[in-house]
Amino acid sequence: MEKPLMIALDFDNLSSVTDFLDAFPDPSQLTVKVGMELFYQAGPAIIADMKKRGCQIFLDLKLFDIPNTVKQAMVQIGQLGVNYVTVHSLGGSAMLSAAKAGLAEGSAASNQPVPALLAVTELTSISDDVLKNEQHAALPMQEQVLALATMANQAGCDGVICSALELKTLRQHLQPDFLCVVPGIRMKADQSGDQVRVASPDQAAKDGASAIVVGRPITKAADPVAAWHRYQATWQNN
Ligand SMILES: O=C(O)c1cc(=O)[nH]c(=O)n1[C@@H]1O[C@H](COP(=O)(O)O)[C@@H](O)[C@H]1O
Repeated sequence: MEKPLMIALDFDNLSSVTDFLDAFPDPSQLTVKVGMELFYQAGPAIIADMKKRGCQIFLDLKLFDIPNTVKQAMVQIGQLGVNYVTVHSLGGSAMLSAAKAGLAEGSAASNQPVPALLAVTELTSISDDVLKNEQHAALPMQEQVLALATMANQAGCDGVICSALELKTLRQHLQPDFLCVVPGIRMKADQSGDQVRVASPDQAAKDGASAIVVGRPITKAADPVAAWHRYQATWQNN
């Protein structure tokens, strides 16, 4: 089975999403990420539409609140029938366990499969300097991401979001089936934009990513389908 290449559908209107997906001959091959920009605009109806197209769905809302609030939000999300969801690991182990319990409850209530719960470690836009001087983290990046991933693992998460630069460290310490989902993916010719901890699809593949997330290099390309094939080729063949 192919490893997921998750396309970040960071569009500000529905017709752009429709145009984008309609260009693909078989959208049921796609894994799509619905993030805050699209979900806050289109709501749960966008999930139903993606399901109708047969896409695998990553609902990336990065929940971060007190445990009870996160649990109740996850009860709702669990009923949508998506495949992956996110929380912030910095909310701590009680919040992560509550998220897991809420997802299980919501999925069971509506007879949906339980989505994989992914904990965001340090965002790929965070540099070593910001980690130290603005977040005032006590640990350097590799150890910080490993500590957060270890906590997420122990709290029952199915995986983490990390950058490709931490993959080797995580793979040394965590089980092979613990998901490491990697955004901040760029091929040489592409702009990094606001991403700081960046790597190519083949580096992510070689270092053990379970899935990669790619947005603007595909969605803003002159030919998005050709860009998707280009990313797929380097991701799947390494
Ligand atoms: O949770 C995420 O998906 C995420 C975590 C992270 O650390 N960095 C990150 O870029 N993302 C998401 O991944 C996507 C990356 O988009 P591009 O930079 O356009 O490829 C965006 O939708 C981000 O919200």
